[in-house]
Amino acid sequence: MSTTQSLEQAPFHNSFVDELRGEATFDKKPRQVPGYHYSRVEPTPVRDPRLLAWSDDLATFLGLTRPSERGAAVNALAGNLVTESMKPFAARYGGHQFGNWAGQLGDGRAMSLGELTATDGSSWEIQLKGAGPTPYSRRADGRAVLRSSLREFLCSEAMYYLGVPTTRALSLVATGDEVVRDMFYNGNARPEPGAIVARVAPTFVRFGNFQILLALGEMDNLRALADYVIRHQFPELGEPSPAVYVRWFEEVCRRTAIMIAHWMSVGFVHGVMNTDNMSILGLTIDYGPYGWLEPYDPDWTPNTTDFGGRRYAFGQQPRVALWNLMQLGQAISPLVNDIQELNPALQLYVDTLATTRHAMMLRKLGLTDKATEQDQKLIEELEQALTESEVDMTLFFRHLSHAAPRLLAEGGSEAETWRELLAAAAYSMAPNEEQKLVEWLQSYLQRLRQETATPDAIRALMLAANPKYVLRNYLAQQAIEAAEADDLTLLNRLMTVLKTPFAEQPEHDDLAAKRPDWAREKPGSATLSCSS
Ligand SMILES: Nc1ncnc2c1ncn2[C@@H]1O[C@H](COP(=O)(O)OP(=O)(O)OP(=O)(O)O)[C@@H](O)[C@H]1O
Ligand SMILES: [Mg+2]
Repeated sequence: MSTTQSLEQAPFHNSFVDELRGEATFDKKPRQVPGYHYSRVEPTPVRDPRLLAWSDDLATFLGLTRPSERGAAVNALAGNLVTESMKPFAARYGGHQFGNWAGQLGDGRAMSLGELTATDGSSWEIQLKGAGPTPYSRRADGRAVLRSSLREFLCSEAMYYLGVPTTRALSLVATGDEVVRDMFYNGNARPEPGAIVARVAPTFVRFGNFQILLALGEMDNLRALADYVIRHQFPELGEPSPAVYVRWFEEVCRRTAIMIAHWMSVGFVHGVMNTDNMSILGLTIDYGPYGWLEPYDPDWTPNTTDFGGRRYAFGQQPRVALWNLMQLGQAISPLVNDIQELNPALQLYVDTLATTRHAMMLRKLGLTDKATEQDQKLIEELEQALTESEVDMTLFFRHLSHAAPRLLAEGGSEAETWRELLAAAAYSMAPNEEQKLVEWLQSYLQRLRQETATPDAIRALMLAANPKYVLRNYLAQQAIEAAEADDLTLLNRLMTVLKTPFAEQPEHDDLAAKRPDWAREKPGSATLSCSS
């Protein structure tokens, strides 16, 4: 039987530091770090660390006890206490930002403390985001503000409970220090409360960790990093060899496809899919200017920094992930005999994404039997009709999950049912848009009638595929404003509700409501920048 312990007593191991090449000067001066995978760093202490939020389930899995508001464990989560077994480091990586090679980036404010062994024997890296400057901070301060930290904490856990591959968050700690940010880069810098998230993943290695090594011609380091990742994270592939590197790239492509399919299925827009924000494990990483679709719109992004090109808009995500995988392929190409050997993996990405998205959409629509070519047409017509109107994606599918099986089971007026559904889900509705959606709903119902499953089984399938609760942008913003005024009620409520996003939880109906009018254009709710 495993026992739980407080974080400051937990034994860390340090495979990344022990097995890869590190610069050991502890010098924080911003600089290029050629020749190394990481730099050893010391977190910079903060004034008054205080625990704001804690992920009980994740902690239990890691064998950690819940800390009190202040004390040794919280000090460790804030970087004020480095225990003997921790060997903190900042990883060196590069990346393409908005399609342009940006050279060395690296953990400029994130630092890993080491790895913990969970109750099932698996190994998890614990990383503080906002723990102070590192050699990779360039001209920035190494800190993070409460607003962006709260968004990362809440959303990464919400994604986990939605079943989306993601890094996780263990704690949210207020630092007691102020951090100056110009939230919209418009000359209005102001002090904001600082915070640190402790996030958790098997590894935080990104595509960019490989890219920087190719860019500087560090072939031994490139191979060593690939071997480290394969041995620790993909042991089922066998001992590294040219053939295994190809299979590994295939596996990264496959996992990335599954992650993107999930994003598209729940309406998640990452916002900054730079190659330094792509996990080698196919996990959602870096919760910055992300957002959730409200009106279904492939062209939507919340990221004001991307308003010019909309490179990272909702509908672009499948293509951008492929582009990013091509950059990764380029980066690891010296490890294989012939770069052409990596091409099938890119095709595997395309195929896996298509089949996974299709299967997920069929589940969202309660369709199982006799999936036919017509079903693909039905899906495309729905996406078209939703795009042309102003209908909330989450509400549309959730209401459909109740309404369609009810018509199958009880009959009743189809016209009336569709009118109610669209009234509940639409922000506005022109007559021609309504007509198109109703026509779609009619043909959909005909198709649904061919299913052999009972209406109850169809309803259960749909309710398990169409979440009732997602972290709507304005809800996160409300939780932030309350937390900045020391009121954690909404944060706590969201943490509870988002743990079972597919359950009805009628006492929390207000958190599943349509976005209110005031939130339509409000900064923080409708728009976000990279300032964090
Ligand atoms: N306040 C900051 N201080 C130092 N470096 C920063 C700061 N904000 C961002 N950076 C660095 O700028 C680069 C791009 O930042 P980006 O916004 O993608 O990442 P991030 O939000 O800091 O962190 P992560 O990707 O680890 O979640 C990264 O190298 C990041 O470490
Ligand atoms: Mg990042």
